Amino acid sequence: MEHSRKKVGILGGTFDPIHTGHLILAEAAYESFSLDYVLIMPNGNPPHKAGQVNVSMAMRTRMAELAVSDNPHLCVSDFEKTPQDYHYTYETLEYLNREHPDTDYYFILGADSLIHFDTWKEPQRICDACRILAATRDHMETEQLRQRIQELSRRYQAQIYPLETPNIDISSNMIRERVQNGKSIRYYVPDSVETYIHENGLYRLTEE
Ligand SMILES: Nc1ncnc2c1ncn2[C@@H]1O[C@H](COP(=O)(O)OP(=O)(O)OP(=O)(O)O)[C@@H](O)[C@H]1O
Ligand SMILES: O=C(O)c1ccc[n+]([C@@H]2O[C@H](COP(=O)([O-])O)[C@@H](O)[C@H]2O)c1
Repeated sequence: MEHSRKKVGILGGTFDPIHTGHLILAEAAYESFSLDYVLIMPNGNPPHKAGQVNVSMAMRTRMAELAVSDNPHLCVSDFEKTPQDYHYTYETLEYLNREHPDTDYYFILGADSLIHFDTWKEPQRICDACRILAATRDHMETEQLRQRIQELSRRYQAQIYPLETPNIDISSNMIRERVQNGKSIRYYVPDSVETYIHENGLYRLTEE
């Protein structure tokens, strides 16, 4: 009997905190590419955000768990949980490919991440290890995203696909600023995450 390969999405991020933009992105990838499920993977020590993370890995992970608790297609992976050393995407993907040779990985990212993709560690190895799904963000023109995808696809012989999503103008930074300024974050994040942020006094100051 022939076994079909598994298709697993990975949405990596800092999730400081997770917000509705992340959730719509993950759900769109699941639906549009018929994925088996999507792993939401918080980074314990994100390479491009050294010293800029506001909340502990445990709390960022907890918020992600609360956010996806009612969605069977999304689950949180603590694979990149350790705070020592940076977690590079190529290492994570190569490890997962070795451990799960029956699975194809789809790394999901926003257009802002795709713009800086050349500065990531070992971009060629990332492209060799997964397919990339790129969603528009910050009102980037569809044409601009298409050109960037084409450029990177040629350079790395990469499989990069545009991911159709509405432009959700929400960022974690926006949430942090709104909390600091005493503004509502209702609907920007799931209710459970909003409650967690307020109960734990997160983001009122720049440090935890
Ligand atoms: N509103 C959004 N629309 C599309 N992609 C998004 C959106 N928010 C985040 N992403 C993508 O999700 C991934 C993880 O994002 P991250 O956790 O850094 O959140 P962020 O909102 O960009 O954070 P910050 O505002 O702190 O920079 C990145 O690939 C990013 O491009
Ligand atoms: O591996 C790298 O060099 C690299 C550089 C920047 C970002 N990433 C990954 O891209 C994802 C989104 O990152 P960020 O900084 O927007 O939260 C997250 O999974 C990071 O680990 C990875």
